Amino acid sequence: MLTIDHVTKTFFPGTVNERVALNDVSLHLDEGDFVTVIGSNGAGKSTLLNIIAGKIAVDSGDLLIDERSVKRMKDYQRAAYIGRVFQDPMAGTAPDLTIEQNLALALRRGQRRGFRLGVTRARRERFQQELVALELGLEQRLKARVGLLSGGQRQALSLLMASFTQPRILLLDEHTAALDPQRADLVTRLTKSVVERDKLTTLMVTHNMEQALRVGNRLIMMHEGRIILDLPEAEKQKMTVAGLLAEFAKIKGAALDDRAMLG
Ligand SMILES: Nc1ncnc2c1ncn2[C@@H]1O[C@H](COP(=O)(O)OP(=O)(O)OP(=O)(O)O)[C@@H](O)[C@H]1O
Repeated sequence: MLTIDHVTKTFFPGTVNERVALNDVSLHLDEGDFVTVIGSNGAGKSTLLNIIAGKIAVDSGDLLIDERSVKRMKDYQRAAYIGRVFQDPMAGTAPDLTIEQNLALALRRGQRRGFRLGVTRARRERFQQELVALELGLEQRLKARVGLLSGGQRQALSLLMASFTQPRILLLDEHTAALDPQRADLVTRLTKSVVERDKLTTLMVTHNMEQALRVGNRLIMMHEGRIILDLPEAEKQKMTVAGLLAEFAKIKGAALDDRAMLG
């Protein structure tokens, strides 16, 4: 479904600011996989999502969706494949537009022609139905400006918008990190139900290890531009936060040992 094949990305190569963000990363996701991604700061998690979304070009390696290379696909073409929710609740929605206008925009994602914000009755009914599922009462507020919503409400709406057009891949980039624990829980719950309902192939970056263990059917851990741990469902179910930390320390120690040996 999604194949990342030996992808490398270095920022500012050959300068003092050189940063190897992805170091020969390979990853294959099957249809419907829900993979949580954890790792230290600067491990390359966001860069991984950015190269899938086409926001950053790879230096080498290839990226295939449905066995088709998307490296040279135009932005708007790739947009039809990808839904994305960012950490910042302000990033996924247009604050000056109403809820229904935002949803109408989301529906047009991946299409080449200009935006039309007109909302037909049929569409409004669909929007209402989808909003009911969020259980936030937003279906009563279709004409409210999105800028008036709370962070949690905006993230829930962003999630709905990102999944609206049944993207082939849903990318969640610490999308609950800016929310208080109660709202974060709500958005996590909504995420699970949207992903399960629409059987979306999903990558979710999080710094919350407990959340990373609680959702999804696979977990990967990144460190210094590499995937250092890849837990399939059965192993993930048995894993604990303490166990993850121990794995991290062990693998990190091993990586340092290797380097010391090579040096
Ligand atoms: N646009 C950019 N320009 C230059 N360097 C970048 C850019 N984006 C990322 N990097 C560098 O690439 C490396 C990986 O960054 P990335 O943001 O992918 O890590 P991350 O795992 O998402 O980290 P965090 O958990 O802190 O968000 C870091 O060293 C970072 O400084």
